Amino acid sequence: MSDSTKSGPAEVTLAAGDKNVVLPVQYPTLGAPCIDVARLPKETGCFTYDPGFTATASCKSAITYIDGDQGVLLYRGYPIEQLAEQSSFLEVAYLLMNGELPDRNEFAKFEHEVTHHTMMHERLKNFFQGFQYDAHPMAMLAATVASLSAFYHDTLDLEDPEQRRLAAIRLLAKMPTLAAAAYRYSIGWPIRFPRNNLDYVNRFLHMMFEVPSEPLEMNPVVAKALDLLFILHADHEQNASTSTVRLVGSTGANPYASVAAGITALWGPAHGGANEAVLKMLAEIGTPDKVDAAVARAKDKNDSFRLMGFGHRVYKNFDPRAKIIREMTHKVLGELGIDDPLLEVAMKLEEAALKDDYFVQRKLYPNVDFYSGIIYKALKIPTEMFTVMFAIGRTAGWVAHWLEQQVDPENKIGRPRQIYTGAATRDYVAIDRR
Ligand SMILES: CC(=O)SCCNC(=O)CCNC(=O)[C@H](O)C(C)(C)COP(=O)(O)OP(=O)(O)OC[C@H]1O[C@@H](n2cnc3c(N)ncnc32)[C@H](O)[C@@H]1OP(=O)(O)O
Ligand SMILES: O=C([O-])CC(=O)C(=O)O
Repeated sequence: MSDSTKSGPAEVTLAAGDKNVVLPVQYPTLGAPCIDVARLPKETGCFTYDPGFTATASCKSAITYIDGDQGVLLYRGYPIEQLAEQSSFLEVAYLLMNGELPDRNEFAKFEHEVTHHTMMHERLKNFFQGFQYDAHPMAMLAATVASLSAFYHDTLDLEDPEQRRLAAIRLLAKMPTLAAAAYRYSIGWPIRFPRNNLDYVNRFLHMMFEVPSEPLEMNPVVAKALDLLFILHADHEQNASTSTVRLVGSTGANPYASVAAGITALWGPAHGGANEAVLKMLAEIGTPDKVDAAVARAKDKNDSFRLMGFGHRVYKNFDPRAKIIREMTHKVLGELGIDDPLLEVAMKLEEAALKDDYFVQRKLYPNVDFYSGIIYKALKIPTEMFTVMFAIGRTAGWVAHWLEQQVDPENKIGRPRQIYTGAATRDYVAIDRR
């Protein structure tokens, strides 16, 4: 991890158009310096062009730090490895939202409050009845989370810190309830309300899997594995879904609408939807002897096939979460007595890609989504629910970023510019003369 960037030039001079402009350089606590280009348009009439924001910091944040070259991930300064080993998801959620780890009293109060807000409104149940029977659970999750703003008018005054805090708690508390309801509706089971004598993860598992005729036996291996996966997915600075939450939040939209937008951004296969795509890809490859053909396809620029769960915008060495999940996969499958042939396919695929020049040169490594699906499968989570699982964990990060943004004095509506490539000015031609 580098902090050598704390000193350096305070400004740089840039030639833009026919002018020189002096731009300030900002130095973060950790990580690379940033040239602040905000005054560029006013002083020179020029903009920066950066499709995909590969070179752009969109905000300041004190929540999460990533060093992509060293494979470092810190939540509020704490290494992900330590949190994965010693913390719990709810404690991590508190940390992300509040900036510090809670003491016993603070944690008890937080857990009590989250537990108190797990119920979904009776009328929300009707929403599920309205969906097509084969609706994807991410569609149901996004729609029902957005609809929370229609039920909780007592948290829509964004000027009130207590209302903001309560909205964040509600989102964290209700996400598993809505997720489990989406699943149960999709398989035609009646919705289960949350049992508040259970902890966060066991409550979710109960809502997912309880069948009236067979009381559900809570399995500590399953609960521990899921808790750990939620921790690993909780935040990842300005990823596409969190940036979406912030973009929507920057307009003054309410937190339920902002987080619902984050859910839809997460759904894409280039982002959180990759976990579902990985499992489908591994199943399609089927056996280790077909791995080389899949790697060859992934390298072929005339073939749109990519190795799902491989590559990352920021990690260019390894994704520390993938490392933890890979170890965990062996442990969890062993503890549950599961022998999944897809694990062998995944390991062979990783091995083949990591010694292939194409992947080495492009610094493509397994990301968080590569092995997570194999564990979800072992926990009996259906493939279509994988990205929903990601969303439950990521809610902690989304609400933490939304809360941070609301008090950021530099928050402005997110409004990029474009390079216009259309027709130059021309005169309208009447339809009978075209
Ligand atoms: C939780 C998450 O969101 S983690 C990411 C989950 N997404 C996936 O696993 C999907 C597969 N991976 C990808 O599509 C990409 O690696 C992303 C979206 C994660 C990152 O994209 P970017 O940072 O824009 O990298 P980009 O797409 O430019 O890739 C760089 C080069 O590597 C290649 N590449 C990147 N990922 C892959 C892959 N998975 N398989 C094959 N080639 C790949 C690209 O074709 C490109 O090659 P080129 O330089 O010859 O044109
Ligand atoms: O950071 C990213 O671009 C994607 C990612 O790994 C995440 O959101 O967890």
